[in-house]
Amino acid sequence: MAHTAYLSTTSLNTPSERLEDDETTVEMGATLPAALQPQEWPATLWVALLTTAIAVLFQVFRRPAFPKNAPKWYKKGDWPILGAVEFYYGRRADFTREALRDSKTGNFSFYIGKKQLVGISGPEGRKLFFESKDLNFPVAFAELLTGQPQPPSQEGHEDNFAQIFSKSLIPLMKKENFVKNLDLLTGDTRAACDALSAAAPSKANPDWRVTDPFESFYEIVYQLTMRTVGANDIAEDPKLLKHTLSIFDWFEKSDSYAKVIFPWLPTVNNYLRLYYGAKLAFVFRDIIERRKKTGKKGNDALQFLIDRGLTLTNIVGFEIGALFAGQLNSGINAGYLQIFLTQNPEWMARLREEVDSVVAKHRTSPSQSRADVLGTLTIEEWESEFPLIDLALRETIRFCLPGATFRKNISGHDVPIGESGEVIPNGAFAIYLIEDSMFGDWYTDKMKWNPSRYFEENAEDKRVPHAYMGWGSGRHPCLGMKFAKLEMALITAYWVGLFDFEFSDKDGNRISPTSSLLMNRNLHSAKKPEQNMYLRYKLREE
Ligand code: HEM
Repeated sequence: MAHTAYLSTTSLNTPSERLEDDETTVEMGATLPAALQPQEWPATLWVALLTTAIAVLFQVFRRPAFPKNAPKWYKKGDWPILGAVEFYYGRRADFTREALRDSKTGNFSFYIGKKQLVGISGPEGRKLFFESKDLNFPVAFAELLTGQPQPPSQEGHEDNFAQIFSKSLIPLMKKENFVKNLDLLTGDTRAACDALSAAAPSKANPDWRVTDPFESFYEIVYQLTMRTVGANDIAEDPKLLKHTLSIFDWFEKSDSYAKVIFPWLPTVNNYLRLYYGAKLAFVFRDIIERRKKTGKKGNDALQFLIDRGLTLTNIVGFEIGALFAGQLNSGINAGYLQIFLTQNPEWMARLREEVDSVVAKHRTSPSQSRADVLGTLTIEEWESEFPLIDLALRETIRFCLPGATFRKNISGHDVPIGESGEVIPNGAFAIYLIEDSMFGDWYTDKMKWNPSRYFEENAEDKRVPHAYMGWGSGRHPCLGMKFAKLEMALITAYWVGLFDFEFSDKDGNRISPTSSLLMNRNLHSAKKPEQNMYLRYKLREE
């Protein structure tokens, strides 16, 4: 009632009426209990409230001090409360490089929010980072990627989902699965090449067609990945392929660095990730329900996960994890490999010769096309007969792994960094700048794309321990390497075998690259180039 009385008085116009109205309000205020009138609160209550607020703020924002024997805190670029924001926003490699240059020991400490991070480098840093049992990879990755502190491990050092993930992935990466899927994988790759050759001619020259390899090759990789770690229902349906790839791309773009700094912060991107995760879950839920209803089991990775008893949440988590691990790296490297080839006629010729001689060796009748012959190769042949494609990929990866990688010290004690006298504090993250390996001084003319550096007589990647970490090194080798190598051999052999191709603009004019082709090293992971790149291509004569 008092509320409606107040509303009705707000429409009064004259000053005297307004005065009456003010008095009404004051009178109403006087009837409120003192507890609801802050101006009536005693000073002691105010002091208690302020002290509590300060204590809460202190707890939320207080950064734990580094122990004395941690590497020196690199304070340049540090913001109160936030820490070294530039490590997350735009200058990851630059910041780390500058801090390493400033350090006497090759190690340094810094903060991200309350998190303590320690950058390590050099022979001792490398050894520790890649070989220590005390430094955990999946926990660090999840925490620095999603901002979510991980639950303490139940078994050994791994957290639960990490165990479910790798125990599900390892069997899918076994040779028998590739053998089972080989016809599908070669069929998909050949169909993609057929679609490329059927594309409309380019504007500038009808003899050539044009493709952006970071779209077309990225999509082939997605289809092959879906065949191997996902569902055939998706891999065989162009609409579902497009739909789920766009969900993954959005999911990947919605990373929330604010959440890494403040894990308790409800960020928009965090909700977006939940939304895209749910969208992907609907797709998989429908497929699973269809299989249940019809009683028709699939012959694919999804069926394997269902039969292992994974819940829908874990299946979706597995798919997202596998795509994060595989799609980005393989999809981006597939594009860059062909781009680098256009700038290196010697290696273009070597790869072409390799593919042509494999085709010649396995051709059983003159009527067989190159694509026909490639479709008859066995897994063993794919794995052993394209060593030059393998080296070209190895060198491409050297340029396409940007940024830094992480481990978390969850050992319960400080971990010494070699003989330096310094430690990675318990609970802190170890940060390793990838170029400390991949662009080490042991590489000759290191900014040049040159796969010959891996020939046995050069073996530049074996000159020091952990000299090359493109497939991981030490305790955490890439679990998807065999599959990634297979899909890259398939894509490159079909593409190089069937097409002539050159660097071009989008209309099909042959051009020289106007800016550097090299990936921005400040990126957090492999990404499509900021400016589109194009290849013009035409079918080779048989
Ligand atoms: C060209 C493609 C690929 C490249 C360059 C690549 C590279 C790497 C690297 C460098 C690491 C180690 C990271 C570190 O030590 O911090 C790694 C680990 C890993 N990769 Fe790959 N990867 C590729 C494809 C794949 C694929 C296709 C999958 C699976 C479908 C996969 C699954 C994994 C997993 C699960 C790990 C973590 C291993 C562990 O926890 O010990 N990768 N990869």
